[in-house]
Amino acid sequence: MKILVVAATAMEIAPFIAQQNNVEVLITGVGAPACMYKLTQHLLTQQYNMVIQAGIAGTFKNSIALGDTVLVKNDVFADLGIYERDQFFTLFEKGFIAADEQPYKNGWLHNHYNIDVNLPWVNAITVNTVSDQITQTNLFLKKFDADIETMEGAAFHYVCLQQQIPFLQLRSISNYVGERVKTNWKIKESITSLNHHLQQIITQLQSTPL
Ligand SMILES: O=C(O)c1cccc(C(=O)CC[C@H]2O[C@@H](n3cnc4c(=O)[nH]cnc43)[C@H](O)[C@@H]2O)c1
Repeated sequence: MKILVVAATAMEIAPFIAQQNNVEVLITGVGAPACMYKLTQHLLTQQYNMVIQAGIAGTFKNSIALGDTVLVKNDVFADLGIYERDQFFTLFEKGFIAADEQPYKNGWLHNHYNIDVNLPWVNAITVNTVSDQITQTNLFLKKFDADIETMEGAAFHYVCLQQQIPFLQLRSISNYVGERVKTNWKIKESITSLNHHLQQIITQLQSTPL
C-alpha cells in the first residue's frame, strides 16, 4: 500500500520522520491555501492508496482531553461565508453552493472511508484565523457544533475528495479553542500521542491486503 503522510509543520510529525519508515511525507505549511496548493500539486504527479493528514488541533469540547487523538469524519471551511447585519451566513445558507454539490455532503466535507481503530471519529471546522475572541468561538460552536478546530483539515478533505483518493485526518488535541497562552497548550503530549497513533495506523494499513 502506497501511503502519503501530510502535515502542516515538520515539528508535528518529527518523531515519525525520524523513524524513516519508507512512507512519503509532504509538509504543506500552515493554513488552507498552502495545504490545497501543495497537496494538489503533489497528487497530480504521484499516486497513493491512502493519504493521511496528521497534526495537532484545538477542541471546543470539555469531554475531549488535551493529548487525546481523534479521527475526523466531517470538516468544513467555517469562515467561508458572508457577514450581513452582524450575522454570519455560510455559502450554503446564501445559496452559492448546494449542500450536496460535489464534493460536499449535507454541507460537510465527509470522509466515507472507515478504519478499524480504537479512536473516536469527530467533526471538525477549519478556520483561516485562529482567535482568542469568545464571540468567534461561540459563533462557530453555535453554527457547526464541531468537536475540534484546525487550519487545514477542510482543505485536505476537499482535495482528497476531488481527487477521489482514500484519506484519513488524524489529529491530537493540544489546546482548547480560544486559548492563546501557549504555556497552557499540551504540544509535547499531543505530538507524542499523534505520532504513536500515526505509526499504529500505518502498520495496520500496510498489513491490510489492497
Ligand atoms: O509552538 C510550538 O512549539 C508548536 C509546535 C508544533 C506545532 C505548532 C503549531 O502551532 C501548529 C499549528 C497547527 O496547529 C493546528 N492548531 C492547533 N490548535 C489549533 C486551534 O486551536 N485552532 C486552529 N488550529 C489549531 C493548526 O492546524 C495549525 O496548522 C506549534
